[in-house]
Amino acid sequence: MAPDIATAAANINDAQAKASKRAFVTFLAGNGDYVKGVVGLVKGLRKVKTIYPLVVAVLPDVPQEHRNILTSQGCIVREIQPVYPPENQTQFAMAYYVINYSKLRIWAFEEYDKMIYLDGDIQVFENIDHLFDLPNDYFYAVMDCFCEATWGHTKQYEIGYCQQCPDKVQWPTNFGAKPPLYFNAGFFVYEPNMATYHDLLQKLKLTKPTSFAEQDYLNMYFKDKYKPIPNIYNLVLAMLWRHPENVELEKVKVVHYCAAGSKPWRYTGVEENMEREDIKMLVKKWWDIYEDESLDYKEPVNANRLTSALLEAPGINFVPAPSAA
Ligand SMILES: O=c1ccn([C@@H]2O[C@H](COP(=O)(O)OP(=O)(O)O[C@H]3O[C@H](CO)[C@H](O)[C@H](O)[C@H]3O)[C@@H](O)[C@H]2O)c(=O)[nH]1
Ligand SMILES: O[C@H]1[C@H](O)[C@@H](O)[C@H](O)[C@@H](O)[C@H]1O
Repeated sequence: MAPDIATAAANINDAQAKASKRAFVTFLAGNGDYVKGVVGLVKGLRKVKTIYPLVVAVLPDVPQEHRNILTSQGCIVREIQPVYPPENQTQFAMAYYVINYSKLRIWAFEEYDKMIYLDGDIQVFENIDHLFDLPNDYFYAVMDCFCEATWGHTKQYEIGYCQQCPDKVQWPTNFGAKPPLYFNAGFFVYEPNMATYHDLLQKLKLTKPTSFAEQDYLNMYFKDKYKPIPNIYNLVLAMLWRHPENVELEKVKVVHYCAAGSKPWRYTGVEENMEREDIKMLVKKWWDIYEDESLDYKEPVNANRLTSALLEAPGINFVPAPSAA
Protein backbone atom coordinates (compact mmCIF):
# COMPACT_ATOMS: atom_id res chain seq x y z
CA MET A 1 0.00 0.00 0.00
CA ALA A 2 1.30 3.51 -0.84
CA PRO A 3 2.34 5.49 2.26
CA ASP A 4 -0.03 8.32 3.16
CA ILE A 5 1.08 11.92 2.90
CA ALA A 6 1.78 12.21 6.63
CA THR A 7 4.09 9.16 6.56
CA ALA A 8 5.87 10.41 3.45
CA ALA A 9 6.36 13.84 5.07
CA ALA A 10 7.68 12.21 8.27
CA ASN A 11 10.14 10.14 6.21
CA ILE A 12 11.38 13.26 4.47
CA ASN A 13 11.83 14.99 7.84
CA ASP A 14 13.80 11.99 9.16
CA ALA A 15 16.04 11.95 6.10
CA GLN A 16 16.66 15.70 6.43
CA ALA A 17 17.43 15.40 10.14
CA LYS A 18 19.91 12.59 9.42
CA ALA A 19 21.54 14.53 6.58
CA SER A 20 21.99 17.62 8.76
CA LYS A 21 24.16 15.54 11.09
CA ARG A 22 26.63 14.49 8.42
CA ALA A 23 29.47 16.44 6.83
CA PHE A 24 32.81 16.17 5.10
CA VAL A 25 35.70 17.66 7.03
CA THR A 26 39.21 18.74 6.09
CA PHE A 27 42.11 20.37 7.90
CA LEU A 28 44.00 23.55 7.10
CA ALA A 29 47.15 24.92 8.72
CA GLY A 30 49.31 27.95 8.00
CA ASN A 31 49.24 30.79 5.53
CA GLY A 32 50.66 28.87 2.59
CA ASP A 33 49.05 27.51 -0.53
CA TYR A 34 47.13 24.54 0.94
CA VAL A 35 44.08 26.82 0.88
CA LYS A 36 44.06 26.20 -2.89
CA GLY A 37 43.74 22.50 -2.24
CA VAL A 38 40.70 23.08 -0.04
CA VAL A 39 39.06 25.38 -2.62
CA GLY A 40 39.65 22.68 -5.24
CA LEU A 41 38.17 20.10 -2.88
CA VAL A 42 34.95 21.98 -2.12
CA LYS A 43 34.44 22.69 -5.82
CA GLY A 44 35.02 19.01 -6.59
CA LEU A 45 32.43 18.02 -3.99
CA ARG A 46 29.99 20.48 -5.55
CA LYS A 47 30.65 19.05 -9.00
CA VAL A 48 29.70 15.54 -7.85
CA LYS A 49 26.56 16.98 -6.25
CA THR A 50 27.10 15.89 -2.69
CA ILE A 51 24.27 16.81 -0.36
CA TYR A 52 26.69 17.32 2.53
CA PRO A 53 28.72 20.42 3.47
CA LEU A 54 32.50 20.69 3.87
CA VAL A 55 33.72 21.77 7.29
CA VAL A 56 37.27 23.15 7.35
CA ALA A 57 39.06 22.77 10.69
CA VAL A 58 41.51 25.68 10.63
CA LEU A 59 44.39 26.35 12.98
CA PRO A 60 44.73 29.87 14.45
CA ASP A 61 47.57 30.60 12.00
CA VAL A 62 45.25 30.48 8.96
CA PRO A 63 44.85 34.14 7.91
CA GLN A 64 41.44 35.81 7.81
CA GLU A 65 41.82 36.34 4.07
CA HIS A 66 42.04 32.58 3.52
CA ARG A 67 39.07 31.95 5.83
CA ASN A 68 37.04 34.47 3.80
CA ILE A 69 37.93 32.67 0.58
CA LEU A 70 36.71 29.40 2.09
CA THR A 71 33.47 30.89 3.42
CA SER A 72 32.78 32.52 0.05
CA GLN A 73 33.21 29.06 -1.48
CA GLY A 74 30.50 27.64 0.80
CA CYS A 75 32.76 25.97 3.39
CA ILE A 76 31.95 25.97 7.10
CA VAL A 77 35.10 27.29 8.79
CA ARG A 78 35.76 26.04 12.35
CA GLU A 79 38.83 27.12 14.29
CA ILE A 80 40.64 24.44 16.27
CA GLN A 81 43.62 24.70 18.60
CA PRO A 82 46.86 22.91 17.72
CA VAL A 83 47.65 19.57 19.33
CA TYR A 84 51.29 18.84 20.01
CA PRO A 85 52.83 15.64 21.25
CA PRO A 86 54.45 16.11 24.70
CA GLU A 87 57.11 18.79 24.34
CA ASN A 88 60.18 16.76 25.14
CA GLN A 89 59.14 14.19 22.55
CA THR A 90 58.41 16.46 19.59
CA GLN A 91 61.90 15.87 18.23
CA PHE A 92 61.08 12.22 17.50
CA ALA A 93 58.35 12.97 15.00
CA MET A 94 58.99 14.17 11.44
CA ALA A 95 58.91 17.94 11.91
CA TYR A 96 56.80 18.46 8.83
CA TYR A 97 54.03 16.18 10.08
CA VAL A 98 53.89 17.27 13.75
CA ILE A 99 51.14 19.79 13.04
CA ASN A 100 48.90 16.98 11.78
CA TYR A 101 48.29 15.80 15.36
CA SER A 102 45.83 18.72 15.43
CA LYS A 103 43.53 16.64 13.22
CA LEU A 104 42.52 14.80 16.40
CA ARG A 105 40.34 17.83 17.29
CA ILE A 106 37.79 16.77 14.68
CA TRP A 107 36.55 14.06 17.04
CA ALA A 108 35.06 16.94 19.06
CA PHE A 109 32.72 18.00 16.24
CA GLU A 110 29.91 16.12 17.90
CA GLU A 111 27.10 18.15 16.35
CA TYR A 112 27.70 15.68 13.54
CA ASP A 113 26.92 11.98 13.87
CA LYS A 114 29.14 10.92 11.04
CA MET A 115 31.92 12.62 9.08
CA ILE A 116 34.26 11.84 6.22
CA TYR A 117 37.71 13.33 6.69
CA LEU A 118 39.73 14.23 3.59
CA ASP A 119 43.15 15.87 3.35
CA GLY A 120 43.31 19.16 1.49
CA ASP A 121 45.38 17.49 -1.24
CA ILE A 122 42.53 15.14 -2.13
CA GLN A 123 40.05 15.49 -4.98
CA VAL A 124 36.68 13.75 -5.26
CA PHE A 125 35.75 12.88 -8.85
CA GLU A 126 32.59 10.88 -8.19
CA ASN A 127 29.86 11.10 -5.60
CA ILE A 128 30.77 9.18 -2.42
CA ASP A 129 27.79 10.15 -0.23
CA HIS A 130 26.93 6.45 0.11
CA LEU A 131 29.92 6.04 2.45
CA PHE A 132 27.96 7.90 5.14
CA ASP A 133 25.63 4.88 5.26
CA LEU A 134 28.37 2.45 6.29
CA PRO A 135 27.56 0.79 9.63
CA ASN A 136 28.62 2.74 12.71
CA ASP A 137 31.32 1.82 15.20
CA TYR A 138 34.10 1.16 12.71
CA PHE A 139 36.93 3.22 11.31
CA TYR A 140 36.95 3.03 7.51
CA ALA A 141 40.02 3.93 5.45
CA VAL A 142 42.16 2.71 2.56
CA MET A 143 45.26 0.57 3.07
CA ASP A 144 48.52 2.41 2.51
CA CYS A 145 51.57 1.43 0.47
CA PHE A 146 55.02 1.18 2.07
CA CYS A 147 57.16 1.42 -1.05
CA GLU A 148 58.01 5.12 -1.28
CA ALA A 149 61.18 6.62 0.21
CA THR A 150 59.08 8.34 2.90
CA TRP A 151 58.91 4.86 4.44
CA GLY A 152 62.72 4.61 4.44
CA HIS A 153 62.85 4.58 8.25
CA THR A 154 60.80 1.37 8.56
CA LYS A 155 61.54 -2.35 8.65
CA GLN A 156 58.92 -2.82 5.92
CA TYR A 157 60.88 -0.62 3.53
CA GLU A 158 64.20 -2.16 4.49
CA ILE A 159 63.10 -5.65 3.41
CA GLY A 160 60.72 -4.56 0.62
CA TYR A 161 57.58 -5.79 2.36
CA CYS A 162 54.31 -4.12 1.41
CA GLN A 163 50.80 -5.07 2.50
CA GLN A 164 49.65 -4.30 -1.08
CA CYS A 165 51.45 -7.46 -2.27
CA PRO A 166 51.97 -9.46 0.95
CA ASP A 167 53.15 -12.60 -0.87
CA LYS A 168 55.99 -10.97 -2.80
CA VAL A 169 58.24 -10.55 0.22
CA GLN A 170 57.16 -12.58 3.23
CA TRP A 171 57.35 -11.05 6.69
CA PRO A 172 60.32 -12.84 8.34
CA THR A 173 59.33 -14.87 11.40
CA ASN A 174 62.34 -13.60 13.33
CA PHE A 175 60.90 -10.05 13.01
CA GLY A 176 58.04 -11.05 15.31
CA ALA A 177 54.34 -10.68 14.51
CA LYS A 178 53.40 -9.34 11.07
CA PRO A 179 52.39 -5.67 11.39
CA PRO A 180 48.61 -5.14 11.44
CA LEU A 181 46.91 -3.61 8.39
CA TYR A 182 47.92 0.04 8.10
CA PHE A 183 45.75 2.76 6.59
CA ASN A 184 46.55 6.10 5.00
CA ALA A 185 45.02 8.77 7.23
CA GLY A 186 44.33 11.22 4.41
CA PHE A 187 40.79 9.86 4.11
CA PHE A 188 38.57 8.14 6.64
CA VAL A 189 34.97 7.69 7.71
CA TYR A 190 34.42 8.13 11.44
CA GLU A 191 31.99 9.20 14.13
CA PRO A 192 32.82 12.27 16.23
CA ASN A 193 32.41 11.51 19.90
CA MET A 194 33.57 13.44 22.99
CA ALA A 195 34.53 10.33 24.95
CA THR A 196 36.76 9.15 22.08
CA TYR A 197 38.13 12.68 21.67
CA HIS A 198 39.23 12.94 25.31
CA ASP A 199 40.65 9.44 25.23
CA LEU A 200 42.60 10.16 22.04
CA LEU A 201 44.18 13.24 23.62
CA GLN A 202 44.80 11.51 26.93
CA LYS A 203 46.53 8.47 25.43
CA LEU A 204 48.55 10.69 23.10
CA LYS A 205 50.29 12.09 26.19
CA LEU A 206 51.61 8.61 26.90
CA THR A 207 52.52 7.72 23.34
CA LYS A 208 55.91 8.32 21.79
CA PRO A 209 55.49 10.36 18.59
CA THR A 210 56.55 8.53 15.45
CA SER A 211 57.40 9.50 11.89
CA PHE A 212 53.90 9.58 10.42
CA ALA A 213 52.59 11.46 13.42
CA GLU A 214 48.80 11.23 13.82
CA GLN A 215 48.61 8.67 10.99
CA ASP A 216 50.69 6.19 13.04
CA TYR A 217 48.78 7.12 16.17
CA LEU A 218 45.34 6.63 14.61
CA ASN A 219 46.51 3.30 13.21
CA MET A 220 47.44 2.18 16.70
CA TYR A 221 44.34 3.58 18.33
CA PHE A 222 41.80 2.16 15.86
CA LYS A 223 43.64 -1.12 15.19
CA ASP A 224 40.65 -3.22 16.25
CA LYS A 225 37.98 -1.05 14.64
CA TYR A 226 39.69 -0.59 11.30
CA LYS A 227 37.85 -1.85 8.22
CA PRO A 228 39.70 -1.44 4.90
CA ILE A 229 37.69 0.03 2.02
CA PRO A 230 38.68 -0.24 -1.68
CA ASN A 231 41.45 2.01 -2.94
CA ILE A 232 39.01 3.78 -5.30
CA TYR A 233 38.16 5.88 -2.22
CA ASN A 234 41.70 7.19 -1.69
CA LEU A 235 44.09 6.49 -4.50
CA VAL A 236 47.53 7.18 -3.05
CA LEU A 237 49.31 8.10 -6.29
CA ALA A 238 52.36 5.93 -5.73
CA MET A 239 50.04 2.94 -6.24
CA LEU A 240 50.15 3.74 -9.97
CA TRP A 241 53.80 2.78 -10.29
CA ARG A 242 54.24 0.56 -7.23
CA HIS A 243 51.17 -1.68 -7.58
CA PRO A 244 49.51 -1.06 -10.95
CA GLU A 245 47.93 -4.52 -10.74
CA ASN A 246 45.86 -3.29 -7.77
CA VAL A 247 44.58 -0.14 -9.49
CA GLU A 248 41.59 0.27 -11.79
CA LEU A 249 42.03 3.92 -12.62
CA GLU A 250 38.74 4.30 -14.49
CA LYS A 251 36.89 3.26 -11.30
CA VAL A 252 38.71 5.62 -8.96
CA LYS A 253 36.44 8.13 -7.22
CA VAL A 254 38.92 9.87 -4.90
CA VAL A 255 42.53 10.81 -5.69
CA HIS A 256 45.12 11.73 -3.07
CA TYR A 257 47.91 13.90 -4.53
CA CYS A 258 50.39 12.91 -1.84
CA ALA A 259 53.32 11.62 -3.90
CA ALA A 260 56.34 13.94 -3.91
CA GLY A 261 55.78 16.68 -6.50
CA SER A 262 52.15 15.78 -7.25
CA LYS A 263 50.23 18.55 -5.46
CA PRO A 264 48.45 20.07 -8.47
CA TRP A 265 48.90 23.69 -7.38
CA ARG A 266 52.67 23.13 -7.07
CA TYR A 267 53.10 20.68 -9.91
CA THR A 268 56.12 21.25 -12.17
CA GLY A 269 56.57 17.74 -13.56
CA VAL A 270 60.26 17.50 -12.70
CA GLU A 271 60.15 15.07 -9.75
CA GLU A 272 60.44 11.34 -10.25
CA ASN A 273 57.32 9.79 -11.85
CA MET A 274 55.70 13.17 -12.35
CA GLU A 275 56.22 12.97 -16.12
CA ARG A 276 53.85 9.98 -16.33
CA GLU A 277 50.80 10.45 -18.56
CA ASP A 278 48.37 9.26 -15.86
CA ILE A 279 49.80 11.81 -13.41
CA LYS A 280 49.57 14.63 -15.96
CA MET A 281 45.97 13.61 -16.69
CA LEU A 282 45.03 13.60 -12.97
CA VAL A 283 46.73 16.95 -12.34
CA LYS A 284 44.84 18.44 -15.30
CA LYS A 285 41.55 17.04 -13.97
CA TRP A 286 42.20 18.78 -10.66
CA TRP A 287 42.92 22.11 -12.41
CA ASP A 288 39.81 21.80 -14.59
CA ILE A 289 37.71 21.74 -11.43
CA TYR A 290 39.69 24.45 -9.62
CA GLU A 291 39.37 26.84 -12.56
CA ASP A 292 35.73 26.10 -13.39
CA GLU A 293 33.87 29.26 -12.35
CA SER A 294 30.51 27.54 -12.73
CA LEU A 295 31.48 25.50 -9.65
CA ASP A 296 31.95 28.60 -7.48
CA TYR A 297 29.54 28.75 -4.57
CA LYS A 298 26.29 30.58 -5.15
CA GLU A 299 24.25 31.52 -2.13
CA PRO A 300 20.91 29.72 -2.10
CA VAL A 301 18.06 32.06 -2.94
CA ASN A 302 16.24 32.93 0.25
CA ALA A 303 12.47 33.08 -0.40
CA ASN A 304 11.85 36.05 1.94
CA ARG A 305 14.74 38.06 0.57
CA LEU A 306 13.59 37.33 -2.97
CA THR A 307 10.04 38.50 -2.21
CA SER A 308 11.18 41.76 -0.61
CA ALA A 309 13.64 42.39 -3.44
CA LEU A 310 10.82 41.93 -5.93
CA LEU A 311 8.46 44.15 -3.95
CA GLU A 312 11.08 46.88 -3.80
CA ALA A 313 11.96 46.60 -7.48
CA PRO A 314 10.75 49.66 -9.43
CA GLY A 315 7.99 49.13 -11.94
CA ILE A 316 6.55 45.96 -10.42
CA ASN A 317 3.03 46.38 -9.05
CA PHE A 318 1.68 43.46 -7.11
CA VAL A 319 -2.07 42.97 -7.10
CA PRO A 320 -3.23 41.66 -3.73
CA ALA A 321 -4.74 38.18 -4.13
CA PRO A 322 -8.51 38.19 -3.73
CA SER A 323 -9.74 36.74 -0.51
CA ALA A 324 -11.17 33.24 -0.71
CA ALA A 325 -14.11 34.23 1.46
O1 LIG B 1 51.28 23.36 5.68
C1 LIG B 1 50.35 22.54 5.72
C2 LIG B 1 50.55 21.16 5.82
C3 LIG B 1 49.47 20.32 5.87
N1 LIG B 1 48.21 20.80 5.83
C4 LIG B 1 47.01 19.92 5.91
O2 LIG B 1 47.40 18.63 6.39
C5 LIG B 1 47.15 17.65 5.40
C6 LIG B 1 48.22 16.55 5.46
O3 LIG B 1 49.47 17.04 5.02
P1 LIG B 1 50.13 16.53 3.67
O4 LIG B 1 49.11 16.51 2.60
O5 LIG B 1 51.34 17.34 3.45
O6 LIG B 1 50.51 15.09 4.08
P2 LIG B 1 50.64 13.72 3.24
O7 LIG B 1 49.47 13.51 2.39
O8 LIG B 1 51.98 13.68 2.67
O9 LIG B 1 50.61 12.79 4.53
C7 LIG B 1 50.02 11.67 5.04
O10 LIG B 1 50.63 11.51 6.30
C8 LIG B 1 50.38 12.56 7.21
C9 LIG B 1 51.09 12.22 8.49
O11 LIG B 1 50.96 13.24 9.41
C10 LIG B 1 48.88 12.70 7.44
O12 LIG B 1 48.36 11.58 8.09
C11 LIG B 1 48.18 12.85 6.11
O13 LIG B 1 46.77 12.89 6.32
C12 LIG B 1 48.51 11.67 5.21
O14 LIG B 1 47.87 11.77 3.98
C13 LIG B 1 47.11 18.43 4.09
O15 LIG B 1 46.50 17.76 3.04
C14 LIG B 1 46.39 19.66 4.53
O16 LIG B 1 45.01 19.40 4.66
C15 LIG B 1 48.00 22.18 5.74
O17 LIG B 1 46.89 22.64 5.70
N2 LIG B 1 49.08 23.00 5.70
O1 LIG C 1 51.06 7.36 4.20
C1 LIG C 1 52.15 7.89 3.53
C2 LIG C 1 52.05 9.38 3.51
O2 LIG C 1 50.83 9.77 2.93
C3 LIG C 1 53.20 10.00 2.78
O3 LIG C 1 53.05 11.36 2.73
C4 LIG C 1 53.38 9.47 1.39
O4 LIG C 1 54.55 9.99 0.87
C5 LIG C 1 53.47 7.96 1.42
O5 LIG C 1 53.56 7.45 0.13
C6 LIG C 1 52.27 7.34 2.14
O6 LIG C 1 52.44 5.97 2.22
